Amino acid sequence: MTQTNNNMTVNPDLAMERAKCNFNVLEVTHIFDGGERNTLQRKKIEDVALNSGASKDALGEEHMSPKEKYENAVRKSCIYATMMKNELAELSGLESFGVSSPVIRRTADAFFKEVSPFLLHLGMFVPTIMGQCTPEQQSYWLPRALDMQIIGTYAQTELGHGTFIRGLETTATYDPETEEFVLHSPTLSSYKWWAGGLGKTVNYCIVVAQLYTKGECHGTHPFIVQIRDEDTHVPLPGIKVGEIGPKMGFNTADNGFLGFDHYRIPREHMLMKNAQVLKDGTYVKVARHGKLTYGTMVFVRVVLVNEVAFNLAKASTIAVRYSAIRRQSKPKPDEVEPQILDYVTQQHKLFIAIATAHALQLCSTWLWESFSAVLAQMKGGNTDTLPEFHALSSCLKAISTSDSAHLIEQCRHACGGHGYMISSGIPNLYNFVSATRTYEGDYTVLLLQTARFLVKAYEQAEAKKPLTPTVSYLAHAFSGSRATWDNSPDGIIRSFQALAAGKTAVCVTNMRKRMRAGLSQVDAWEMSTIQLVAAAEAHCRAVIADTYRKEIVRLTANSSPNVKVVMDQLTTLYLYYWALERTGDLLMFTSVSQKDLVDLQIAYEELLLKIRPNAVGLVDAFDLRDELLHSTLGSYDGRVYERLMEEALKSPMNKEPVSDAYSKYLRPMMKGKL
Ligand SMILES: CCCCCCCCCCCCCC(=O)SCCNC(=O)CCNC(=O)[C@H](O)C(C)(C)COP(=O)(O)OP(=O)(O)OC[C@H]1O[C@@H](n2cnc3c(N)ncnc32)[C@H](O)[C@@H]1OP(=O)(O)O
Ligand SMILES: Cc1cc2nc3c(=O)[nH]c(=O)nc-3n(C[C@H](O)[C@H](O)[C@H](O)COP(=O)(O)OP(=O)(O)OC[C@H]3O[C@@H](n4cnc5c(N)ncnc54)[C@H](O)[C@@H]3O)c2cc1C
Repeated sequence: MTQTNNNMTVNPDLAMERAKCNFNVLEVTHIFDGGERNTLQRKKIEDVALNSGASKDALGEEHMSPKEKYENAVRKSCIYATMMKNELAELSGLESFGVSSPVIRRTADAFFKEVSPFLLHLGMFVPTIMGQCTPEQQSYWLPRALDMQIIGTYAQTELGHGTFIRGLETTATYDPETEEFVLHSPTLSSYKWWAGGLGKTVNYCIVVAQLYTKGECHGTHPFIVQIRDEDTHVPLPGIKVGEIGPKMGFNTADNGFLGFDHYRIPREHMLMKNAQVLKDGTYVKVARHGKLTYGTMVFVRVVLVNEVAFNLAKASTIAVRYSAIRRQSKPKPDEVEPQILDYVTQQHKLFIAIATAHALQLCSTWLWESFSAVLAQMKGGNTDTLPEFHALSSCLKAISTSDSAHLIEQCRHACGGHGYMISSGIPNLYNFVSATRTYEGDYTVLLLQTARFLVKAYEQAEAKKPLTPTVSYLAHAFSGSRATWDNSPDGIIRSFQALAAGKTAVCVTNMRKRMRAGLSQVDAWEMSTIQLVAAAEAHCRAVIADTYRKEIVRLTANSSPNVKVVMDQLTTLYLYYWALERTGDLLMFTSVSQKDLVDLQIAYEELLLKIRPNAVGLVDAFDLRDELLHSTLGSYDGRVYERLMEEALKSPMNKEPVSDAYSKYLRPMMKGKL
């Protein structure tokens, strides 16, 4: 194994697990990383960033006040940003450090148990400059942003609207006299709300506002806006800005609010790649597709699939290692208490988490490559592939974030009481990932975007028109008979396609019926949205399963035999798990019988037993250093109880033998003197 400290004492149960692992762990690490070269580069970056000890805190973050936590997060963000500029960028060979590198992002997690106040700077501010500026604008703003001379965020959401972008109320009205835009917040609900880093950290932001010129509204457009003085950091006149208060997670991200009182910015601060306002106020549309200003959101949706795969890998590493050292109950009176990992129900909770981390990691690489292809086509002026990509990135963002949040919570359940400790690392992971289901497009809202595409594709299939690749299966939706069930991986993928097609067909039929009965198209659509969301989910499962399977076959072509076997077991597990989760749907839309499902359940249980001896090896293959896990339960050496006690003793509550609360309240009450 590739752990840095080779002299550590390892818990004997974990040592035993590692001894019985029958595949080459490093080979699987290479598969997960996308090749040996990537693994080497990642480890180099991790060594430079993490061996210095700069990521460590003197006092545990969880014992700090909110203000101390924030200041500490800023301190470490500055250390990490400086490292990126000076050392890591060169190591990673990136033109623009940090922006497109999951490795740099991943390494940053060692510095923050929650998130960096700079997350939005690199995650959305810089990508918006790259994606929405003209070349001249980019050459001015990008170097300043990459060099951290200015720090920015992305302020789109308002108190009153997040999902419905067209409903945003902030206005940017062009004044040709001064060649300026006047930014204004006309109502309380128009205040910007949520942007990460806005509360105290940033001095610039991208503001999305309704553009008015020559008395006409042209819809939402992005602007770059200075909100604080570059020297004193004091908010500029006309700006009302602050932090929004404690949240379920993201508490080091100083999410903020922002209001404008007739605040003026130069005309050139409108990001003009897709649309322009000329000096005289004439509006010129440049882009061929109306939704290109949503580009940064699409970029982040793609990045998030990778982000949640990484976080799920962390949670499953913690829970599987802990389950290997934890012994509980005595089902066989003459034998020692078993490791909880030996319980089949525990394997059912955990192995799907490992398989899903793999599935999402491989899908994220595939999605990134598809995104690059779409961007390349759009550079040449062709936006034909954008609708399909929007449908694809929307459903993958929705399902990957939702599944990961659910499975991270399942990992917490698998760790019993100790999983509830902040020091286990799992609560912070859950709080972070559960937010990803909402931000950058809520789960339901994004699945309905995919459903919109599915319905259109269904109608095209009905009219025998050509279909785009991810929905080409709809061409077979009109055979009149239910899809034939077979439990091979390809057969299960076809079944999920049949579910998506079947549910879409039901929706289309019901919508038509409802419209004939007098409902409007909008109302008929609304009445079908439960099934439309389910259709988009089934479509997405088919895409994930198909991509995962194909990528594993490709990536293991030259692997050793045991690696091939264990990777095949994981992909099969993923398919069996989801087929068994959707038995009702399968009975409705395929020829599956009760006997087939009983057989599938048995095959699934047998698969769990086959994977069991390799479980610790599989999570070791994620190669997550202890600094990244932040976990008393999941460290490589398995010193779980020792770490739990060490952390408990660090609690400020244990500093005094008797709490002040005793003399103030407990004693008076117990002596009857309160
Ligand atoms: C270093 C890296 C680190 C990375 C870490 C990352 C962490 C970062 C942390 C982040 C922290 C969090 C940061 C944040 O949270 S930032 C805030 C994020 N906010 C959102 O994501 C808001 C979600 N809402 C929307 O996206 C839109 O309003 C939707 C889509 C819901 C509707 O929209 P709208 O009402 O305008 O449209 P319509 O429904 O009338 O549909 C009209 C047509 O448009 C098509 N359409 C719609 N959208 C797109 C699109 N994008 N590309 C191509 N096409 C698109 C659509 O298919 C339809 O086509 P057709 O059917 O008519 O043909
Ligand atoms: C941690 C965090 C960080 C964030 N950071 C940023 C940031 O940096 N910058 C920024 O601009 N924003 C940010 N956001 C805001 C985020 O993008 C929005 O909260 C998100 O897009 C959801 O929008 P909403 O809050 O308006 O939810 P709503 O749309 O009000 O959703 C509420 C409910 O209504 C349902 N609903 C809404 N519309 C429909 C519909 N058409 N059909 C069916 N159901 C519907 C949803 O499914 C949901 O169940 C952040 C949010 C969080 C939680």
